[in-house]
Amino acid sequence: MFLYRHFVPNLTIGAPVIESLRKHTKAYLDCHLMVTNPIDYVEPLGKAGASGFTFHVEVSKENWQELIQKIKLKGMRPGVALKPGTPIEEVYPLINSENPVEMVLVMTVEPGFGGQKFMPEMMEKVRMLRNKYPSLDIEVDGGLGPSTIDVAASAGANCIVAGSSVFGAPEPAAVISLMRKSVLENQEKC
Ligand SMILES: O=C(CO)[C@@H](O)[C@H](O)COP(=O)(O)O
Repeated sequence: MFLYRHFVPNLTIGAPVIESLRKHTKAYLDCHLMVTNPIDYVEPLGKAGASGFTFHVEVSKENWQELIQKIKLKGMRPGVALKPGTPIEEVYPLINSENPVEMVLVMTVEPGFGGQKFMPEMMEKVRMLRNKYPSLDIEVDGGLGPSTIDVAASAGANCIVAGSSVFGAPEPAAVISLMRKSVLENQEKC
């Protein structure tokens, strides 16, 4: 997870942290850039060893084709995120493109802070995406945990970002297992 302060008021993880993590893990490092100038971060994050690079559709209306191309050239998987107020139709051109994004992140809270309440009304966006693109990776972020995972997974989400519910749990691994099980069970039903 990678946040910056151009789009939201806080600053957390940057390329040096990704570089340090990469020395210790082969795990998928999924970077969500809440920034107004994502293109400036493609080079440093690619070099640092990021796996996924997700930018916001709201700030990339003009240069998304160039951005996707650069992300792929640096060996990362491109993804696009959208805020709760942004219509799902805005990401369709980026999926239908000859050089498409490989993941869509539907924000289920206003971006910026952990610990917010899950917005179930965002599931309509997830359902619309899943119906239109059966094999697309669809990520959800915000308020995900044992009480909301089934709603998200049954709508079609298969990549789950969870902060408070995992880090605040007495047994984080059990919460991760429960959420993974829900995603897998719902995928089997499709
Ligand atoms: O940072 C954000 C939103 O920008 C959070 O949504 C976290 O990415 C997840 O935190 P929880 O909602 O799971 O506490």
